[in-house]
Amino acid sequence: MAISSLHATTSLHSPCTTNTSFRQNQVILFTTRSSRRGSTRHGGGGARTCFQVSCSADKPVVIGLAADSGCGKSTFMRRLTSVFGGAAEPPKGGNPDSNTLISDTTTVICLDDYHSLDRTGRKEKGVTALDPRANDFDLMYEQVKAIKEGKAIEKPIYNHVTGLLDPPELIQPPKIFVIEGLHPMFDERVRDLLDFSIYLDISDEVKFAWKIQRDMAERGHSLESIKASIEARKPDFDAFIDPQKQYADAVIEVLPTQLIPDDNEGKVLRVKLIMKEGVKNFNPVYLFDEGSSITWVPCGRKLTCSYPGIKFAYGPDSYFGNEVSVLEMDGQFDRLDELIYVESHLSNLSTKFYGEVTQQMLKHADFPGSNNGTGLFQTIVGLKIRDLYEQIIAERAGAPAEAAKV
Ligand SMILES: Nc1ncnc2c1ncn2[C@@H]1O[C@H](COP(=O)(O)OP(=O)(O)OP(=O)(O)O)[C@@H](O)[C@H]1O
Ligand SMILES: O=C(CO)[C@H](O)[C@H](O)COP(=O)(O)O
Repeated sequence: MAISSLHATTSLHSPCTTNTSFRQNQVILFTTRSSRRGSTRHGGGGARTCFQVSCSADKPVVIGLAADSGCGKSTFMRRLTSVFGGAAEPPKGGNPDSNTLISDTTTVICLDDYHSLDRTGRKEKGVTALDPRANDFDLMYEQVKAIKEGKAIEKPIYNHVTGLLDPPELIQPPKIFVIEGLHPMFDERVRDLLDFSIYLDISDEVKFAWKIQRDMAERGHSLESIKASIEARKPDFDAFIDPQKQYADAVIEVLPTQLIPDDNEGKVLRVKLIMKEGVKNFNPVYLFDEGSSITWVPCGRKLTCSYPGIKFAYGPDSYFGNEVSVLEMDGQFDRLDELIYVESHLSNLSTKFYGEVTQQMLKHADFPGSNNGTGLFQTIVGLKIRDLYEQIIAERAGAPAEAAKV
């Protein structure tokens, strides 16, 4: 066995911080840092748990996905997991209200689990869940760091059904560890642990349309209560969530269409994929000719377009002082199988075979956004993350990227 794989972890539930949010019936695991081989000793009940540190080539690649609630994180995660093959499921035999999703390659945790104040606590203190004071960033940092080092963690669970903090769940280091939620890039220490970061930037008009669709149609909320909830969150969203986009390696910005004058339906979308230049292991996608500025209306013989049509744009730009490439799609596809025509004009897609983007989109045609730029760009970012992962693993193993293909 490789020497590195013999080492035991010393970190479970954060040894450096006290999570006061835990309820009394929880077993809090304290770790003695001296334990080095195979076992870790905990206070509060004398439990012993064995955790292994994997060799450096196996250590997780960590991805951050930030967005407000109801902005498509879960949908994006389902697309990402599918790129790696296999379905993602909650931890087997665990808390049925767990927010975690595990597949063969990926483990996605929801950062809501680091709320330090439960629903009642937030109400009493008059803070929203978006407020940093309602979240335990020390614990988030300790645990993301531990996972990145190949150590298992005991992560708390925020129960969205009860609004309480449930006993923690065991999370083993996966190949790809995704932290999704409100604040993956808020804390500088956590941000520095990310190998790649994404921000879903949904404009107010579109967010409102999506919220109405979900919370009115599926959850029976009234229009007034949806409006009130969006308004109540807005100041904290602007102060704590939105600024994170400046740090993202890729931003998917979703805006109302420009193809329909004064559109207020929010069904046809204009979506931008903003890709930072110079990010290690990430080569931005381009349309036709890298670095040039292009607009393209592909509607013609090869692509069926009903009103209002489809318009692509591509070119260099600046975003929060960073050099970026921007790929934009306004409009929606009538026939998803014809997407292959668009795919064949895009380069640097990191596909493994011709038509992989189209195949992925067809596979999940029932996911929200599959007929527009949201689904297309989420799929492309998923492929870029797979490529980034393969490059990192190959680099660590000192092998060509081919050898690390999943
Ligand atoms: N690309 C899209 N196009 C249209 N509607 C969408 C899109 N993505 C998400 N939605 C709408 O928003 C709702 C929330 O999506 P999703 O569950 O993926 O978001 P989320 O960020 O994970 O939400 P939450 O944080 O509240 O769990 C969906 O039910 C759907 O109505
Ligand atoms: O912004 C959110 C992220 O999902 C939630 O509103 C937050 O986690 C609080 O959850 P709940 O409303 O279930 O108490």
